[in-house]
Amino acid sequence: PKQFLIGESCLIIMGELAAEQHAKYILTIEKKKDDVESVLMEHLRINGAYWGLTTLDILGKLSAVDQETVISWVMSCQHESGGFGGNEGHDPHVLYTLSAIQILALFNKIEVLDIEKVSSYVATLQNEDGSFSGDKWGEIDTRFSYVALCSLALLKKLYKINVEKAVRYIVSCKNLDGGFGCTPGAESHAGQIFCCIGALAITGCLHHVDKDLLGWWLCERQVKSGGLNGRPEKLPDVCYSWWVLSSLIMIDRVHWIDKEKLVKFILDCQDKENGGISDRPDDAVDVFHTYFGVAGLSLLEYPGLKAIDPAYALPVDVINRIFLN
Ligand SMILES: COc1ccc(S(=O)(=O)N2Cc3cc(C#N)ccc3N(Cc3cncn3C)C[C@H]2Cc2ccccc2)cc1
Ligand SMILES: [Zn+2]
Repeated sequence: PKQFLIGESCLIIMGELAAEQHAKYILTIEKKKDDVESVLMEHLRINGAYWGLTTLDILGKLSAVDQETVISWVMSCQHESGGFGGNEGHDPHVLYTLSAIQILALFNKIEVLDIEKVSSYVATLQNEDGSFSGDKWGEIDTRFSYVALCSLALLKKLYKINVEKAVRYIVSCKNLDGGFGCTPGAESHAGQIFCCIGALAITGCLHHVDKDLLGWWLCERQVKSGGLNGRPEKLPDVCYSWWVLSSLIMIDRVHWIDKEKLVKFILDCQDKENGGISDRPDDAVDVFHTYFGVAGLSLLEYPGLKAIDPAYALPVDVINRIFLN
């Protein structure tokens, strides 16, 4: 085992991050298109591309992919409405539109977009009460508020929507436990809490959050193995290393959890021979948990990983390039 200093304490880790194997795993699944899981994930292939490419960038390996091929495939998923589908020829949805914008941001190629057309597609999804629908079928969920606000912020087109009403709707979904649900009165869940906190962070409205009350609910997600779960009494899962941890960071309460034990939990979920990270130790790996595991380690400042922005879920250097020049 390797030793390295985290903060003041020296930590003996049970085997370190198998970065090379994880990069190889991501690059090979890009090639496999016809095996069963790839077909299952057909409808959200553009999400899978965002998860894989962001993992490669955090590992410092984004140059291993041919960006022209990726960019032309992403653009082939654009619908004439301006929104993006999960794959070529699929119906547009705000979830896939954000993934497209995030992928182009990774390659510093947002300018290939017709920004007016894409931002107008997203803006038309805002409802009278400030909430957002995911697509033309109208389902409302605070997930879509986050995805819409994140998309418009990255395109610098927030002025196209009513931000005050968007914030008011999100605050209307706050529960007595300090958490947030998918609609007003829905129970608190870590995934929805990430979306609501991320949206409030992007709009500069985190003053609406009771940070001690929510921080308490979030730090209670850590179980004795060091992993984080999504709700009380649930099993820990690596993807909550993102939903819970990024929320704790955004409300400045990350010191309320044991970071070293969480690092160890994530490292225990690796397949160190073939690459990839699973939801919990000894389960099957997948690109989703590989991304959220590596992104979680990045939030935990694991050595050798690029820093990721907790609100935008993109590397900090990508965010600086968009907002600071
Ligand atoms: C393996 O059964 C499944 C079940 C559902 C899905 S899904 O609806 O497409 N989706 C994305 C997802 C992708 C992969 C991968 N590769 C694996 C899982 C997973 N889940 C399921 C999951 C993760 N942790 C525990 N659970 C049960 C989340 C879900 C919803 C989601 C979509 C986009 C962004 C965030 C969350 C895919 C596979
Ligand atoms: Zn999971």
